[in-house]
Amino acid sequence: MAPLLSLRGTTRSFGGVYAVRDVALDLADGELRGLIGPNGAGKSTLFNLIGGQLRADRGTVTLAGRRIDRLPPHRRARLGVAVVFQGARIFPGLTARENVMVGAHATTRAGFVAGALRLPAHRREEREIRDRADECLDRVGLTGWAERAAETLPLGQQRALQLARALCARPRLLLLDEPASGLRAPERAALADLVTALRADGLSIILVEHDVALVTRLADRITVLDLGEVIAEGTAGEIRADPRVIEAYLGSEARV
Ligand SMILES: Nc1ncnc2c1ncn2[C@@H]1O[C@H](COP(=O)(O)OP(=O)(O)OP(=O)(O)O)[C@@H](O)[C@H]1O
Repeated sequence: MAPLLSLRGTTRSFGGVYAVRDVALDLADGELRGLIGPNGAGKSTLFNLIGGQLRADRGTVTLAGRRIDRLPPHRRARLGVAVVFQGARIFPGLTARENVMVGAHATTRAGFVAGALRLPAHRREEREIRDRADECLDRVGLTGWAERAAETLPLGQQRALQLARALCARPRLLLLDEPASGLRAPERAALADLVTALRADGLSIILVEHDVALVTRLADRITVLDLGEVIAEGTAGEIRADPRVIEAYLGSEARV
């Protein structure tokens, strides 16, 4: 079966230094891929190149057979790419439900003019978005938290809220940049269960995480980046035994 996401020759440099270099990657539909690598390996840059926040210097990004590498982020979002960035902020002053509704507005039709004029199409759409937001809150276990001010949610719930916001756009591909960072063990376990459940729903996921143990537990396959290049790809067992991976991690705190 053709991959859902395919990268070929994807390259991006900053000031003459490669952040991502000649990356080839195929993600199967429904796969959960771990993406690991030492600090500065290029993981966040690669997410930005897939999500469209950054343009590649060269190479292709193909989603479900369609080239998306020249499209702006919102067009990629409409085609099913959702990125939850590391340290993404929730909107303070809004409730949990409103935070999720903001995610859905990006992909709806009636848009700003209809909204400003409060046309019937807009009111109907607003109701639909509200219902969809509640579904997404339910999906991530935040039923009952909808009316709470988002900034008063505990950190674990705030991370779940970010996932709900991404889900509201009905993605096929979810890119998660260190969703577990700063979480305590029980919150981390809850997040891992949630990611597993989303994957079981059919979402394809790429997970960047410094907690390598978490990645090895969740991912089907793992891709290892170092200095912008893919140095290994395989199952957790294969990755652990790969001399290039061990070398890349030598001297860093992380252990594979
Ligand atoms: N906007 C930018 N301008 C200049 N250099 C950048 C920019 N973004 C990333 N880089 C550089 O590109 C390289 C890859 O960075 P990137 O943030 O993608 O790595 P990472 O694997 O996500 O790191 P970390 O694990 O620390 O988050 C680094 O050397 C970084 O300094």
